[in-house]
Amino acid sequence: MIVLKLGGSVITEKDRAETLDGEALERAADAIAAARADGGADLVVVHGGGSFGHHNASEHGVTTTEGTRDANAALDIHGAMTTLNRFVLGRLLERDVQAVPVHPFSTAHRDGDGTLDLPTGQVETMLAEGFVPVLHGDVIAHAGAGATVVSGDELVAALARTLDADRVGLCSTVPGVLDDEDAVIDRIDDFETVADVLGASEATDVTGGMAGKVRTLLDLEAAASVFDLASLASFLDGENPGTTID
Ligand SMILES: Nc1ncnc2c1ncn2[C@@H]1O[C@H](COP(=O)(O)OP(=O)(O)OP(=O)(O)O)[C@@H](O)[C@H]1O
Ligand SMILES: C=C(C)CCOP(=O)(O)O
Repeated sequence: MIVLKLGGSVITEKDRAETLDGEALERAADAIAAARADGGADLVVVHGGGSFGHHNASEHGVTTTEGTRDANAALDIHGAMTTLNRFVLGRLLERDVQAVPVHPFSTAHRDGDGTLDLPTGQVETMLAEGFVPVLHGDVIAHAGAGATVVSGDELVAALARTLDADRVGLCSTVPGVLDDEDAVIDRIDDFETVADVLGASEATDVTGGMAGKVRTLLDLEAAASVFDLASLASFLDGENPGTTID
């Protein structure tokens, strides 16, 4: 079973509010459709926000720890993410990938410590019935804080753990995690050794950019690969392009 995240920074133009990168999304959908047509492994897709979601969350002062009790604010962020989710589903459905949505706001929550609880019975049943579940970064109820953002990266980690994923991939705008000379780092197994080169995202991002991503993935038992769109097909084909985080 593969858990794949399509980075919001890949499928949208991250510095222009609510703007899709249609060409990039089509390329990603082509690679997924080709892998499915080859009868590949079960696949769960998660996508991030990019210019959908992060801007709205930032305007309302909502992050993964700072919440809101204003339902309109929560719905504004959630609405941006479901709009993007529709675009992703649409591009996959056009290519005969049996993609169906899973909206975390209606299923997941955080407890008082901020720990994410993501039920997966519906995802497992969808997989068993031949669907490709497509989740997305979202807002979710957070005990004691109202509603906070859950990043696609956190969802990937939770899904990989609960569903015992064989492979985890994060397709981003960069060919991997880059060192201080912009060379791709092959393998990361410790945060401190790379902390100095890890930054936030270049665009509005309430979930921590590359530093947040590496932290979340290091906590995961399974190895995860970070790569760019050019390497998506090879990842789906069984290779480990980009940076391996384990
Ligand atoms: N050392 C680094 N190596 C690679 N990228 C880095 C590094 N430090 C910071 N970054 C930034 O992190 C970005 C990737 O993180 P980002 O959160 O934008 O990814 P994403 O998952 O594709 O998008 P989203 O969070 O919207 O879903 C890169 O585009 C780059 O600007
Ligand atoms: C900002 C929102 C709502 C989603 C964030 O998901 P991410 O782009 O994976 O960090």
